[in-house]
Amino acid sequence: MAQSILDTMPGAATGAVVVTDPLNFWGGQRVKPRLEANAEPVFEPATGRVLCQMFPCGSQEVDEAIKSAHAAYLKWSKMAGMERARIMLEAARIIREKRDKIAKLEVINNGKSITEAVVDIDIAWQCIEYYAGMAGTLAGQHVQLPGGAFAYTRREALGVCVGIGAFNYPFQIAAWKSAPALACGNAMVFKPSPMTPVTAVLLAEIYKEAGVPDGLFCVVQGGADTGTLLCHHPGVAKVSFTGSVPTGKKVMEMSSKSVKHVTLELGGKSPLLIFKDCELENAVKGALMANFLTQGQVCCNGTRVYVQREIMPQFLEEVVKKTKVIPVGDPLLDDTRMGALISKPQLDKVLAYVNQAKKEGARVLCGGDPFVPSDPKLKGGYFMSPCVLDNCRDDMTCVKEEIFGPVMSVLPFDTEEEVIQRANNTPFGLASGVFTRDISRAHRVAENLQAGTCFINNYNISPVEVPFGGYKMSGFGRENGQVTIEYYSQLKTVVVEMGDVDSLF
Ligand SMILES: NC(=O)c1ccc[n+]([C@@H]2O[C@H](COP(=O)([O-])OP(=O)(O)OC[C@H]3O[C@@H](n4cnc5c(N)ncnc54)[C@H](O)[C@@H]3O)[C@@H](O)[C@H]2O)c1
Ligand SMILES: C[N+](C)(C)CCCC=O
Repeated sequence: MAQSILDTMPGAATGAVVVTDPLNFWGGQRVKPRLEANAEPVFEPATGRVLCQMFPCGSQEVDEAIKSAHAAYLKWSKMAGMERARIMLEAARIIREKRDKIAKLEVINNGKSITEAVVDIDIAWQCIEYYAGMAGTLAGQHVQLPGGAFAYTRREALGVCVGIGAFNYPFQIAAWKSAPALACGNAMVFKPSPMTPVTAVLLAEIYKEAGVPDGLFCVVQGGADTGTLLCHHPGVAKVSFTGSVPTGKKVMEMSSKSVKHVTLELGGKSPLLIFKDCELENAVKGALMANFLTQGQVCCNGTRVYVQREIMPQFLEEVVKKTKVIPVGDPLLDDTRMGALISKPQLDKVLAYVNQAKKEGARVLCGGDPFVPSDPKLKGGYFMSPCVLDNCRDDMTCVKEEIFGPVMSVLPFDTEEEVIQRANNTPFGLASGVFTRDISRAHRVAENLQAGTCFINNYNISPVEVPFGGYKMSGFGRENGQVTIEYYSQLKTVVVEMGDVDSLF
C-alpha cells in the first residue's frame, strides 16, 4: 500500500507540515482530483499558513465513489456479522496504534489542543470497537401465527450511506458515522468539511488495512456543491449529516426528493442550570467543560449558564479566575488547553458576537479579545481569549444564537420552575445540564428539560455506549449507543404460511 501522510510528514510541529497527497479515497486507494481548477486553500488555524489545497469532487467523481461503495456493499452485507466484527476490531486496533500521529495531524488541521485531540481519537476507536461488538448480535424476531404459520423479521442494511461532517471533530465524526453503518452491513461515502479534509482519508486507509472490501469506506472532498451531489444521488440510501441547522434543513429537503433516510446532528444553545445547593467547585469545572472545549466550537456546549442568584458572586469569582488562566497557544504543546479557532471568518464572527453582547448591555468579565501568542510562528493564528459575559438577559443575541466560540453567557435565576421555562425557551434542544446535590431535583429537572441529553453534575462527557442527538431544531436520529443500529438498518418482515391459502375469491 502507498505510504500514508502519517509516514511521510516530516516533523509534526506547528507550522512544519504540508500535505500534498490526494485526499479522495475510493476503490481501495487515494484518488487524484480530476479537476484542479476549483482548488480551495486549507489553512492551519494555529499559524494561518496554507496546509494544503482542497479540490472539490464533481459529479463524475461522486458517481465513481458511490459506485465503488455499492460494489463493496454487495460483498460486505453478505458477510456474517462476526466476520465484519473481526475486521472492525482490527481497524480499531490500528487506530489505537497510530493514535498519537493521527491526533497530531488533527491538531494541525483543526487547531484544537493535542490533549483534546488524543481523547477524540480514543473515542473514535472505542466507537468502532463498540459497534464491532454489536455486528454479530444483529437479529430479528420470530412471531408465531395461527395455524402453524409464523413470521420472522430480518434486520437488513440500507445500502450506500453518505456521511457529511462538520469541522470541529473531523476524525471522530467520520468514526461515529461509519462504525454503526459498517456494523450493519452498509458502505459509506464520507465528505468531511472543506476546512478539515485531512484526517478522514486516514480512516479510509485504516479500514482498508484492516481488510474491508475496496470501496467500503470512501472519502470525497468538497463543500456545498459536492454535498448537494451526494444528497441528490439516486444510489444513496441514507444521509447522516452533522453541521449547522440551516445546512441541515437543506440536506433534509434534498434527501426528501428520493425519500432517503436522514439523520441530522445539528447545532445548539444548550442551558446549564446551577442550583445554590450544588458543589460549587464541580459546578465551576462543569461550566468550563461546557464552554471551552475545542475553543468553544462544540455543538452541545452549555453556553447559557443559569446560576441561582444567591451563589452568583462566588460562582462568577471562581469561573473568571479559572478562565483567565486557561493556557492559550500552540495547540501541539502538552500544556496548552486552548488552541486556535477554525478560520479567520469564524474568529471575526465570534469577536463580533462579543461586541454585539456589549452593545446589548452584557459585561465582559474576562477575555473576548483576539489573542496573539508570543511565539512568532503563531502570529497569524486565529486565537482569542476565552470570554465570560455577565449581565446577560434571555433576549440578547449572545444568549439566543449559537456563537460557536469560547464565549460563556451567565444569567441569574430564582426558582426551579422559572429556570426550566427559560431554559426550554429556545428552538434548539441538543443538550442540557444541571448541578445540584438534591437527587430528586436533579431527575425532575432532567425530565423537564427539552433536550436530547441532560448531564447531571458534569458536562460534555460522551461515552460511546450512550446515545447522542437532538430534540427540536437540533435534529433527529442518534449517534452512539445501541439505538443507532436502528438508524443504519431496515426491518424486513417475512410471513410464512404452513397450510393452504384461505382465499376470499
Ligand atoms: N449535533 C452534533 O452532533 C454536531 C456535532 C458537530 C457540529 N455540529 C454543528 O455543526 C455546526 C458547525 O459546523 P460547520 O460550520 O462545519 O457546519 P456547516 O453546516 O457549515 O457544514 C457542515 C457540512 O455540511 C456541508 N455542506 C454545506 N452546505 C451543504 C449543502 N448545501 N449540502 C450538503 N452539504 C453541505 C459542509 O461542506 C460541511 O461538510 C454547528 O452548528 C455545530 O453545532 C453538530
Ligand atoms: C465529544 N463531545 C464533546 C461531546 C462533542 C460531540 C460533538 C459535538 O460537536
